[in-house]
Amino acid sequence: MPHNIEDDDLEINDLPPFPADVATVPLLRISLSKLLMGDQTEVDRLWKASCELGFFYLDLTPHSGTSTNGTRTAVGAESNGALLSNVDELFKIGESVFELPVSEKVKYDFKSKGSYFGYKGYGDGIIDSKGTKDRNEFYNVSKDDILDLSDPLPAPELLERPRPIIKSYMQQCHTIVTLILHLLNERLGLPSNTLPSLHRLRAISGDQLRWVYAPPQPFDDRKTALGEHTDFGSVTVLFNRLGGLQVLPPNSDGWKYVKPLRNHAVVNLGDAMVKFSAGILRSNIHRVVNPPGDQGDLTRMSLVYFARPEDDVTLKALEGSEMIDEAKKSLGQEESQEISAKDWILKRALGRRTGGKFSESHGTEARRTES
Ligand SMILES: O=C(O)CCC(=O)C(=O)O
Ligand SMILES: [Fe+2]
Repeated sequence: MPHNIEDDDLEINDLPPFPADVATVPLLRISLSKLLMGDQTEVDRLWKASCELGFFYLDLTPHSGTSTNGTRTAVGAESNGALLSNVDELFKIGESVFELPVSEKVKYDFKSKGSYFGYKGYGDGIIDSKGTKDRNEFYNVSKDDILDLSDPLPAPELLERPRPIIKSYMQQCHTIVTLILHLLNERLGLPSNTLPSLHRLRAISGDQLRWVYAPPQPFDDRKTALGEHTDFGSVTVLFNRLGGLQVLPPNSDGWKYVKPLRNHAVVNLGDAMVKFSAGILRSNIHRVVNPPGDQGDLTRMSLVYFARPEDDVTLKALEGSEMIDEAKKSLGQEESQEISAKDWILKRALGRRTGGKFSESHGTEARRTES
């Protein structure tokens, strides 16, 4: 087989390799730099991935292109580099948070106050209707808190100093999300700026950074760490180093791993985008299992940014697009139900905590497994 130098660049260094013999999903690799340059072929690929699977890789390696006046440019090189270095730093910060004693971490579990921000302990989420406990911890940081748009939530001392880096990461992810929203807005034929105007950085929303932390499971007792779900919000930007994330593609014979790639984020669309587009855009089911192969004995951590519609936005098919009007005709009663983004996210997030109402935590996944 010819040796492909480019493929080597995609491997994550310093970790046991992701095994070659497990089934993976061939997500499209979409270049952020090309999207920023307005490359229409790349925008076509974004549209295809958003409608067919709702999952894609976002390639953050700088792309050298030729600008219209003939000079070589590396669009996005600097900003991609800044984002990737924030991600590295935030992985370290996340680790230090989970290393705190449980007695300290539980002080930041705000479930009883009706909030999903802060800490969720190991086994304090449920993964199915039987009440099976999850096998990971979360720490959720609110965008509004970090941008000083809301009162600060109590937080561990070691999350105080990094507030500027968390803020910078949130702004970078929000900028990426806004670009994606802008491009999808155009393809959906919506009036200019409709989608971005429902996701303004400084408006009150459920946007959050999440660290997911899962220590290795005993080798003879490996179960799902994070139960199958679709994301509740609009666009999720995810950074992974170890495998474990799995997607159930439409019409497939089973779960497929998403192989983490160096300098790439995994981006997926959530249920809000399905509702806004009357089902044209897709939010696909996914889950997390113990990392595969030789990676299985390591602690897995991921860093996620969830962009959600502003709290008071009603989740319903948007007006002003012929394409969406047409798609709306085939929606069932339940799917046309209207609910605010805030209520939807609370219902779904807290329904997955122990003692919550799991039956109320469902999103658009029932229909999405079939098609
Ligand atoms: O950890 C991962 O790779 C995915 C996490 C995830 O799907 C979530 O937190 O919604
Ligand atoms: Fe998810």
